[in-house]
Amino acid sequence: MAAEFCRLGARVVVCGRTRESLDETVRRIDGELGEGRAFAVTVDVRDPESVAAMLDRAADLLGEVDGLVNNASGLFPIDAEKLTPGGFDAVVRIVLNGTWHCTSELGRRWLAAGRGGAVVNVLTPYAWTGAPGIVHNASAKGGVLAMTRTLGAEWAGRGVRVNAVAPGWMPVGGTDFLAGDPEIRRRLIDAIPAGRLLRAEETARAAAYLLSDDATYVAGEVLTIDGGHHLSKGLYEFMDELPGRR
Ligand SMILES: CCCCC/C=C/C(=O)SCCNC(=O)CCNC(=O)[C@H](O)C(C)(C)COP(=O)(O)OP(=O)(O)OC[C@H]1O[C@@H](n2cnc3c(N)ncnc32)[C@H](O)[C@@H]1OP(=O)(O)O
Ligand SMILES: NC(=O)C1=CN([C@@H]2O[C@H](COP(=O)(O)OP(=O)(O)OC[C@H]3O[C@@H](n4cnc5c(N)ncnc54)[C@H](OP(=O)(O)O)[C@@H]3O)[C@@H](O)[C@H]2O)C=CC1
Repeated sequence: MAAEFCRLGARVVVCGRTRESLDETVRRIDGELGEGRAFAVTVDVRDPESVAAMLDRAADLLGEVDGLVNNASGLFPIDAEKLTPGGFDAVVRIVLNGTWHCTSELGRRWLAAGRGGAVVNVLTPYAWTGAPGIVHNASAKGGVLAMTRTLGAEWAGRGVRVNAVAPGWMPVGGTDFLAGDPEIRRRLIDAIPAGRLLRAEETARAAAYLLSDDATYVAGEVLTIDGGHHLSKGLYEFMDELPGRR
């Protein structure tokens, strides 16, 4: 996502807890586009003080921060009845609380300065359909969906826009374990009307639109990018097998 934003001309601070992976991302962007476009800053989004320090550092590096993408997430598949309170908390604290800490801290700064800004939250379509097997993540994403709509309306009149993207399956990061298995990959793709997995750059392009001045009148909206997956194929899945079809 950061690389695609830089290709589109942005300067970006990439954040996470692991210094090495952030430095690796910046090195790749430097290698492709030259130095000075991307910077690495560590943060733990579960900790409001860490978030405030990250935003201070980002402002030092970029001059002004115009946008925020809440991308951090955590997930492990588990039957709901086996999930411990600690396991539920572990995911909700990253996804829901982390999104709140970053958004509220930066939103307050923008409002206090009387300037606008744009937030894009990274959801999934199961934020509104639910997702058996990952109740912790689905609950947290559902909370972020409500936060998106609430703040989208609450701050729209003061120039702070809050929107979301809802990507389908991408063969990257946390879901590599699914799409990496050829049989599971085939079954995933079979269920997607568009007939392929999503490319990470396509998510980045959608997020870039919502961050951009082309979207100044878009507030509290969710842009779904899942090749029709959450709509399902419906009858079309069996079309060729239906009796009496011409
Ligand atoms: C249609 C499109 C769908 C695509 C959806 C994609 C969504 C994504 O979000 S992808 C991003 C996924 N990324 C990751 O998952 C990153 C790697 N994962 C993690 O870092 C862990 O899963 C984490 C979130 C649990 C990390 O939290 P951490 O606080 O470091 O975890 P602890 O080891 O301290 O454990 C806390 C708590 O959670 C229980 N637990 C951890 N892992 C599991 C597991 N695999 N199964 C069951 N329980 C687990 C652990 O036992 C602790 O609970 P208590 O013992 O009760 O305290
Ligand atoms: N992959 C997919 O198919 C889909 C993904 N999504 C969403 O896209 C986003 C990215 O997913 P994906 O790239 O697959 O996942 P990854 O696991 O690769 O990325 C998650 C990122 O979150 C960071 N992170 C986790 N916990 C924290 C924390 N406490 N503080 C700061 N950063 C943290 C991780 O870095 P570190 O561990 O170093 O802190 C990592 O860089 C997520 O919001 C996910 O829900 C949505 C739909 C589909």
